[in-house]
Amino acid sequence: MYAMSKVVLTAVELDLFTVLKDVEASAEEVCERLGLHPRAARQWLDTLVVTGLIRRENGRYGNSPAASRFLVRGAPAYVGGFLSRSGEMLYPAWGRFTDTLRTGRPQANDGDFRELVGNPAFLDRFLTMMDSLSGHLGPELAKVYDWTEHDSVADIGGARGNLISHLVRAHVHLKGMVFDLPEMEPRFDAHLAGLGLAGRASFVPGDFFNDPLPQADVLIMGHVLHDWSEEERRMLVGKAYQALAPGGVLLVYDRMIEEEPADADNLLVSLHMILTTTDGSEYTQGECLAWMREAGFQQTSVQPLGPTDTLAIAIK
Ligand SMILES: C[S@@+](CC[C@H](N)C(=O)[O-])C[C@H]1O[C@@H](n2cnc3c(N)ncnc32)[C@H](O)[C@@H]1O
Repeated sequence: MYAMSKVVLTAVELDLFTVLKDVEASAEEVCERLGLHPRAARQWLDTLVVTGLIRRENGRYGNSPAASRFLVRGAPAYVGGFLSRSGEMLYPAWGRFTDTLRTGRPQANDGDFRELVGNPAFLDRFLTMMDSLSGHLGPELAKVYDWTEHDSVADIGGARGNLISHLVRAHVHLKGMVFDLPEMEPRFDAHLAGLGLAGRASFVPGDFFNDPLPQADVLIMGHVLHDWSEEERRMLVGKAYQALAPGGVLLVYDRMIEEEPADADNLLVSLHMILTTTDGSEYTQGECLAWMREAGFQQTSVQPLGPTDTLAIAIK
């Protein structure tokens, strides 16, 4: 299905769905707007019609409801940030998958966060990708976990605060914090202000390998442990245990792998991580619960978080 993937990823790269926002256009008009040669364009558009992402009536193309909701830039549920990065980085990396199988080495570098935060254009694209994910997981986490007993929550590696924004919006009593590398702070301030939530959560700058974690009733590590080696994951879970007071809670979510996988989705995501980081990968629920218990957590459990992620809960 690499051909179909490229057909869709190219549409996102060229921003076709934003061009078709609220208008219908002929193949010629699409070519003109996007600067395309006519040779492949009509058949590319017709292939997209077959996917259901766009429709064609009387030779004019328009967005499907799904494309309007998820693929038009600026739409609240926009997932194009994730897909653009996939087209730019993951698609070429998968082309060199054999090399990773032979050497164990990644084919793209998405795990060097020091480099990432030092490159503003790259960081903006990365954050748009992260927001595509936390935009769905944030409302889920606000709903499926009982926040009534807690006063404060710190999102460790919480990027520009998109996840925390959903929690503090849904649970107004919560004091929110984001702990991330210092370079993220201006992005956090701008993002929260843009959401009308300035002052509802604070930014704690730091490096989770060298600095203490902030004090809060609940610490979250979402899509963080999968960036690191098993030894580093153990260290981070242990550090969370040290930072929490008795009764404090660590929430970890990732695309955890089932012990007996029934479908390949999370295995493929894990291979993405292997292709794009030095030591990262997804892991099983059992491994995560074992790290939590080794760290000293008394009660541990897991539950689904949305259709793809697993939430592991550990109480000190
Ligand atoms: C894969 S992103 C996950 C972001 C966010 N939790 C989410 O799910 O949208 C990993 C985050 O960890 C942060 N990070 C990486 N290394 C870090 C470190 N040493 N100390 C603090 N934060 C770090 C990155 O800046 C980034 O925001």
